Amino acid sequence: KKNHLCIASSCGEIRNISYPFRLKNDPKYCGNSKFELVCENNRTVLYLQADSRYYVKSIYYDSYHDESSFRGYITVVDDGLQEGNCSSLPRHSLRRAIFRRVFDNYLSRQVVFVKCLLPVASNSYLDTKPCIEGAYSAGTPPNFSQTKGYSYAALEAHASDIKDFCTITAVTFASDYFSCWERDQYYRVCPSYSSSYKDIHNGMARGFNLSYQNGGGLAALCILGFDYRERCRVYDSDTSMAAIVTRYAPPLLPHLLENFLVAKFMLGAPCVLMFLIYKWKRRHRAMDENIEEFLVAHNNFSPIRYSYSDIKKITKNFKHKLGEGGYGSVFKGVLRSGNEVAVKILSKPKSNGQDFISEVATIGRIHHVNVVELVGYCFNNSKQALVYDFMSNGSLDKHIFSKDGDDSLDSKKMYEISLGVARGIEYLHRGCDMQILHFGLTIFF
Ligand SMILES: Nc1ncnc2c1ncn2[C@@H]1O[C@H](COP(=O)(O)OP(=O)(O)OP(=O)(O)O)[C@@H](O)[C@H]1O
Repeated sequence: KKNHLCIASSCGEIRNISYPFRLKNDPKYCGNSKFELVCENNRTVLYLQADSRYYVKSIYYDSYHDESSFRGYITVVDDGLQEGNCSSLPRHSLRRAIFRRVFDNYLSRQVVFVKCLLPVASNSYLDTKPCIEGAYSAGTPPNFSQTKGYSYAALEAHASDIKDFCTITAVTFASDYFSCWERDQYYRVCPSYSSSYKDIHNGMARGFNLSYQNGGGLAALCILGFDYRERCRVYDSDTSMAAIVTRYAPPLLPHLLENFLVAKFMLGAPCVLMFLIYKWKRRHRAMDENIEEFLVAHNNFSPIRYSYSDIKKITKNFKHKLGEGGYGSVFKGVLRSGNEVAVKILSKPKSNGQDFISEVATIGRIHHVNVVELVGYCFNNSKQALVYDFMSNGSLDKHIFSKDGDDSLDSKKMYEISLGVARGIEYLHRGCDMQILHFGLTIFF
């Protein structure tokens, strides 16, 4: 945890040994023990296996966010190889699998040495003569006199490329000098490249790259089906996904974030929507429940509650429209008892059901011969209706403003109507247990 106190170590030409790398003699808290290097005779050494010495040629720190998120690569060369001397041989044989826990070698080309009982004429088999006379096997210095057979080196050979009469004697790595860089051909030997064993030797002597990274989450997300703009493509079954992610990684973080946000939105939006619908329904159900409670508690007033289908039956599916007011249309209806009613369907139902019910409760208490009686009501969420006694002569204004001369009212009738209206208003103002002011009286007679 004190890594920030560590200054970069150096050994020979490698001057920038810092997190996650450490030198063996650095303070314990510096670097990560999995990335320990050793300074031997002024050369920085990486032991890939207990006895496999590799000289470090360079360390490249690609990115470092914190101790759990970093990546880069290190170039190493087998300690048996010397540049310019093609008879110098790698001392250690390596398989890709051994890097898996700490490193990946996706940036390097695999070189397979084979010893064959018969000569092979194949472009992918490069004769090791004159660099190697006889067969070569890692770990055993070539013994020219004793070894029989033909020695070849092959780049990126697969098991199926190995002839029956050949035996693999060593597997190592070379720099990726031989490969094509085109994206689709990545990991393949460039078709236009005609090499000799000397070229391969140069590649081996230059060293090979081992990538390292921490933050397995990236690879894990790839496996979950995320595609960082094709970064998750598997180019080689023998290559770890994490390595591919690293290879194409520079602008990765924003894309990762982008994918994360998109995924989050896609997964989250329906949930949020469902939650909102649930809340909305609950609110309305709760409101209805309150109203139901209110209605049960105040069952001492006469209006009858009708369902919306009752209303449709009463009005014969809104067959006969009587007129239209500011709050909706009024339809003629007939109750089961045979009584005629006027049903007002509220066009803009009061969003607050409580207001509607208060009005019903108020009007429902009014019983006066000169005030139209509220017979019933319908409250079904968005459907709200009021059921009144039917006034067969219609509203007074139709008669007053009628152009039909026969329809004019005589003075006796006008007097009766005026008296009735006055009694009705008087009742509303003073006659019942609450005072009602109505600002939009419709007068029937
Ligand atoms: N009880 C009723 N009996 C017979 N016809 C009615 C009855 N109630 C309403 N009507 C008819 O429906 C029309 C509209 O009535 P409503 O009460 O909605 O309108 P309004 O009084 O003109 O306006 P508002 O009450 O919206 O201010 C009336 O003009 C009348 O012709």
